[in-house]
Amino acid sequence: MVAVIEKQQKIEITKVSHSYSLDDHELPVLNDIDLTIEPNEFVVILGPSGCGKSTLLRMVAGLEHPEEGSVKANGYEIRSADPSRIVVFQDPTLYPWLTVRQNVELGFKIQGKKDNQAISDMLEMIGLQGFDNAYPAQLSGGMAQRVALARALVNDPSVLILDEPLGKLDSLTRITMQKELVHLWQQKQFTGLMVTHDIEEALLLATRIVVMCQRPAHIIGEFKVNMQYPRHRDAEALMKIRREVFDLLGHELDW
Ligand SMILES: Nc1ncnc2c1ncn2[C@@H]1O[C@H](COP(=O)(O)OP(=O)(O)OP(=O)(O)O)[C@@H](O)[C@H]1O
Repeated sequence: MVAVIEKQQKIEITKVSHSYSLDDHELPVLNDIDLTIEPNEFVVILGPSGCGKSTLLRMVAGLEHPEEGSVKANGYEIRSADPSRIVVFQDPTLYPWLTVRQNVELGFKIQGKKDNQAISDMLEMIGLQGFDNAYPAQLSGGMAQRVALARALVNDPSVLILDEPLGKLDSLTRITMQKELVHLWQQKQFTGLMVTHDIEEALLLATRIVVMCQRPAHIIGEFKVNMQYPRHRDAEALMKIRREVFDLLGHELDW
């Protein structure tokens, strides 16, 4: 049966366990993960380094398959990568010999179509108007990551998978881009699934925070963040969730 990809995708991760085979042993990474993500949520995953967060993201992107359990979009097993679910990584991975516009255009080429106006609109939305003909070496880190976001969003994905996308940016650029991400999410109405190591970032962006424990990881806590944007980091409701997340993670990391 051919899967029908709809704009709105409900992601269902059910009883997922996964190990990697190393030279002389198995490395159990994920242990019985259950997570359902509704369309238009912005779910942010927090957890200790190496616990399997990226592995889980790769499964939703169709780049990895669970040993046990299932990962489905609108009831269909995710078996391969698809332009409706796009990943933005920590490194923007731009082609250095292509201009900003040509790099963004590649997003379209994946789908075999091209829309010059859509590319111009996207570049403007993401604050890169006037840089169409610049090369990646001429961009700051923040600008390069904006190009990567534009390349992903020009496809109008249903799910945007963000693997520490702001991890390498300086703190001021990061604050600006956190606001921009929220703005893009509101404008383009994709479902956000993000991994970060930054609890503040999770609090400012997420509609729901999911906390994982040490490897082999399972989900040890979930927090709905029912607050309007832009959020103020000192808001009492946010501070309460921050304390609870810290308690949970602190317990995990033996602070
Ligand atoms: N292809 C692979 N083959 C073998 N082991 C792998 C592979 N990919 C990841 N691992 C291991 O699986 C574990 C989980 O990796 P993963 O990248 O999913 O964790 P993470 O929580 O995203 O880590 P971090 O927060 O440090 O980025 C790590 O110990 C890693 O070394």
